[in-house]
Amino acid sequence: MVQSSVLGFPRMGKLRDLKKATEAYWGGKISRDELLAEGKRLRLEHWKIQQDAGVDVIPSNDFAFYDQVLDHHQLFGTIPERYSKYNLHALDEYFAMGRGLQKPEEGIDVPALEMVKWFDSNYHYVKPTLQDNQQYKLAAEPKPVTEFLEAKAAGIVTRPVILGPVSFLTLAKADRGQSVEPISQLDQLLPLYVELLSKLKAAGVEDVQIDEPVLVFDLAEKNKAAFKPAYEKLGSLGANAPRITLATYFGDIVHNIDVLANLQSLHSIHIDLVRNPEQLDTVVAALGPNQVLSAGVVDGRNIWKTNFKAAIEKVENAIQKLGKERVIVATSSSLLHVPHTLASEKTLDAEVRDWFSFAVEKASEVAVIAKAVTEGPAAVREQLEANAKSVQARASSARTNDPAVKARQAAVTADMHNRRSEFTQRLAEQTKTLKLPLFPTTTIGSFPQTKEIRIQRNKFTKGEITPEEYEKFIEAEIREVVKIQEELDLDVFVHGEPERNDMVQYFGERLTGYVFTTHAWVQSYGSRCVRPPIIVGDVSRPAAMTVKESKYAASVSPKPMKGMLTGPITCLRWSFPRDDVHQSVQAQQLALAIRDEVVDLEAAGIQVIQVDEPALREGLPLRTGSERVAYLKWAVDSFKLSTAGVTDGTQIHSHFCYSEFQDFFHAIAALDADVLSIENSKSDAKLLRVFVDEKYPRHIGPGVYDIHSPRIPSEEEIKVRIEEMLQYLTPAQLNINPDCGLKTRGWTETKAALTNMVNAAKFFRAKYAQ
Ligand SMILES: CN1c2c(nc(N)[nH]c2=O)NC[C@@H]1CNc1ccc(C(=O)N[C@@H](CCC(=O)N[C@@H](CCC(=O)N[C@@H](CCC(=O)O)C(=O)O)C(=O)O)C(=O)O)cc1
Ligand SMILES: N[C@@H](CCS)C(=O)O
Ligand SMILES: [Zn+2]
Repeated sequence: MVQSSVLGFPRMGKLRDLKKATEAYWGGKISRDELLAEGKRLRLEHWKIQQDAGVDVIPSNDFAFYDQVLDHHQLFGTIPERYSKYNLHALDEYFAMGRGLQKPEEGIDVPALEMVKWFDSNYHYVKPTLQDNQQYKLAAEPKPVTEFLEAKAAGIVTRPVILGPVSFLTLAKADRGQSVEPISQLDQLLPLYVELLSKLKAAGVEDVQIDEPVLVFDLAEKNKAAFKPAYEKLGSLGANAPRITLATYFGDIVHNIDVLANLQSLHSIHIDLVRNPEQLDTVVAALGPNQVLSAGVVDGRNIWKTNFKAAIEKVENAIQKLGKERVIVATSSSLLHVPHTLASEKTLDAEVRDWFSFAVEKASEVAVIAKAVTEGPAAVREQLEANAKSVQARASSARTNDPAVKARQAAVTADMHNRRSEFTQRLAEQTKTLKLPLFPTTTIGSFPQTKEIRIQRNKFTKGEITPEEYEKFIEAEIREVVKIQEELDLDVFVHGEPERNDMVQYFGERLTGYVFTTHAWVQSYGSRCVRPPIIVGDVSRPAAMTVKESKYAASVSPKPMKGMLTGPITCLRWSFPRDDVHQSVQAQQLALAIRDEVVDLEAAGIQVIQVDEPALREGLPLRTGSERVAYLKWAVDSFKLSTAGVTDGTQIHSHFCYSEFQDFFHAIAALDADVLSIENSKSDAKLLRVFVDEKYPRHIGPGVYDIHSPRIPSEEEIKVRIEEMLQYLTPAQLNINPDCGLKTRGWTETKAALTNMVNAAKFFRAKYAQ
């Protein structure tokens, strides 16, 4: 019999129940026990959903209150002393690592650990952070064991998921000021895995899923060489350990296949056959005589209904080589990256709704495919027929195709990608008009999205207030944000983005070719979720999207007002993209729509325009080589196409909330943005060295404080950060801003943090004026 399996399930719940409970706990509105109980309720609900869908192998320990990678810090007892010294309850210590903690009355003030992108997804994990002389100790009650027993008590046998030792260490870093090389810690860490496997087995676990997604990277030699000894050691318990499924996803593992050959400790290997179907033959050939292939044929990263015929062909292909007992039908990755259920979508157009499948539906899909290949197509004839009909309907639908968009794309010329003059000439123009001081201060765009803003928007969406009332409300918000920026004495103002639910969803809702949902939330980090709009057809801009608000803000502001747009690559990557046309085509359509908006903003008198591209790096193919080169070409071209329609005097900003530019610096430089704002506050200022080494000529604002945490940075620490930056950037080049937008923050902390930031900038302005 061919089994079905899910690699991980979204944990927020049908109505973002986990987000609501977690935030209520942080706000002191519910107790710790109530939060723990809500977590337990959700876990059980999600196991039952999968059981009812007919999934054979159901994951456990895929649940996390903040982040599944952060869970491992507690599992291995690697909590940095700056958190453990406060002797907090384990749950509070965990949240302190995730989001920082500041309780002056109790003498507690600790920033969060660094958070970065999970591979090429829009999910963020907390980076494991190790010390020199790091000690390791397995938790007395390991979470994977506890959650397995919890499911077992409910009559559900699960397969616990843990992050593998090589991935944990490869994704880890040395703490600030420390020099430990994480992979050198393998020998100290492995005994904890062995102990954990032994405890899992004692608890009754038959199968464990160990995720080693770093196998899709081009690994450093040392990290690659770590696999064999690691998995030989994990095999040392023989029958006293659960069977191991080693899971990889988001790429192919062909280039690393040698490290998995002859690893007796592995019962099965999971591969992503949605992304890289061509790896099947190589991986099958490398399997030992009894090893099993877990075939990831249901997409864990996108919302399109699985094409059953194509998926069954892939699985049959594997079965032909291995036999039915040695193949499992699985999701390509965890379903963490897709929304909970399509059943909640009551307002979606029926035609397109039929094309989609979310987590609950995908759980059913793996079960149907497994049944089809086990018992033959007749056993699921109805489902196969309905599926073929949906697939056919989408392929032939008129709404995916817009000849006017195609004609416009055909008319794009090389010239349209370039600004009229070089930077020096543009700078001269911009200096004349903008008259900015040295170390100009600005923010990244959004100001706090207060409860009141969300309530008014909700009322407007439901028709409970008129468009005019909503517009008046937004104008009042803009006036307030302008007034606060005046009080703070910032230099380049923003309108605060109060009218936007999200920087991508907002644009998706205004562009043709998109559809959007009402409940399709996906976790982005911690308790924060996004509702990615869905690109179903050719994209175009029927009308201006942001001009009204920017123009209004400029009319009530004495300072330069920065227009604020989301770039084509970020619009593409933070949406659910089409899978029937190449992403470069979708990006170019978005670029043309944004180009029109940039030109309209300029015509409306906006002299500074920021086009955010935080997803540019996340889209970088995970392996180096030709695929990366090709991606960077079309990604950079899309940005340039979207911004190059303006005159020299208009200052183009772009923003990226990450600091790792080293491996694609030339692409960032090629964007030719006049000012770049980047995240930097939690990474080493040394990362800025690349700007010096490459003689980067334009202006840069490396973030001077972390906006993911409610913690208020002191003026002094911001000055230290700026001083560090000045080791790499010239005073004329350096702009002062936070790491990213302030929408998730409260007003009190925002004002306090920006006051400190502006004061720090003024200090350096005075110093360098002498
Ligand atoms: C900058 N980042 C972004 C990423 N991806 C995006 N798509 N957008 C981003 O901004 N990736 C990287 C980073 C970090 N990520 C995030 C992600 C999410 C948030 C965030 O604040 N999310 C909000 C939800 C935002 C939203 O769409 N809100 C809507 C709906 C609000 C709502 O919940 N309404 C209630 C009713 C109103 C009420 O009573 O409150 C409801 O529907 O029940 C809106 O504002 O209209 C979140 O809260 O998770 C930040 C950074
Ligand atoms: N302009 C956006 C960028 C976030 S990446 C904001 O400020 O929220
Ligand atoms: Zn950002």
